Amino acid sequence: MAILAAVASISVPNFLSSSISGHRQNRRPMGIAMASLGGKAASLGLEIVEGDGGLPKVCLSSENGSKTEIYLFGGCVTSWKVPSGRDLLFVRPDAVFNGKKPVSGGIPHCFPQFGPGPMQQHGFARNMNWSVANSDEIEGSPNVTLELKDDSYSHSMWDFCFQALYKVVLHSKSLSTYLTITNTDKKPFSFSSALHTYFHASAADASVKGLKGCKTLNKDPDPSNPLEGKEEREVITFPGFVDCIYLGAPKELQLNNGLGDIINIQNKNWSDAVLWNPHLQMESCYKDFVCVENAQIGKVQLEPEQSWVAEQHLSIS
Ligand SMILES: O=P(O)(O)OC[C@H]1O[C@@H](O)[C@H](O)[C@@H](O)[C@@H]1O
Repeated sequence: MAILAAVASISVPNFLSSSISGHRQNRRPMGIAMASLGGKAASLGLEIVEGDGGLPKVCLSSENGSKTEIYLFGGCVTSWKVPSGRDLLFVRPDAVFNGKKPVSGGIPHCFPQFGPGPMQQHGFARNMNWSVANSDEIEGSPNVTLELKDDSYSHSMWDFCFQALYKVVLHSKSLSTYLTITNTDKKPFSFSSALHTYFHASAADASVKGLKGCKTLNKDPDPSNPLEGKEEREVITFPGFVDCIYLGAPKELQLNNGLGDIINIQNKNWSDAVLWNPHLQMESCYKDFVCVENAQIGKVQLEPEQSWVAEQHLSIS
């Protein structure tokens, strides 16, 4: 009840009230519950507040000063601030927060299709409302688990029952995500997916290491007819339009964002990677970000009750 009372004060949309009431027991009471206790606000690890466009967002804060924000709409992480206060993620200036269009920036989900394909580009998970399934805090590192389930909207594009759980864990110098897709249907299904991470960068000075030797599907110059090739470079830069899939990517990449940060991008079970910078197609902002995406381009097939789990760990030293 304390949770609902605190949340109600920010005029939460109906869907959030129901998602909060479904919030399971925390190991340690955090965030909203503590907010209702008044003076303890400084020790909050998790809050749910009204974000842009009135959309609810989960804010996690670690004891060391790192912070992250996750919109329930799209289950989209839009901010990851390290203790210095710098935000290592980027939200495009043309991003809209209207609960209809996907948020353009941060870490949008591509599911159940990376695309292109029969449904809308990057699938529907990034423009559906996720709910809060659980939250916890372990040794000063808060986490939240969001959940997405099929509904009539998803069935109109992809006629399967599924559950997606997305756990986001904030440490002082790292941000980890765990995505679990479960087939809750009576028939098998297959999907592709990605975490379409937008990193704040000086694109002209940014570079990525770790992809040498990978097989590539290069969408430059023709996105509808990707060219097969092999990456020969140790250090990949962004001198112009870049849109390339790397098949069989390694478990660790390094992004130099050109702004003074080296970001390690580790993963488990994301088989592929994608680099993207739209260059002059997005004249107002292409200089300020690069996308380095952990992806699953080849389709994963799940039988009923089977799950697939993939992890992404972003860290600075
Ligand atoms: O949907 P968004 O955020 O504008 O991103 C689109 C881009 O996403 C990238 O992942 C694809 O490789 C590009 O081909 C595509 O243009």
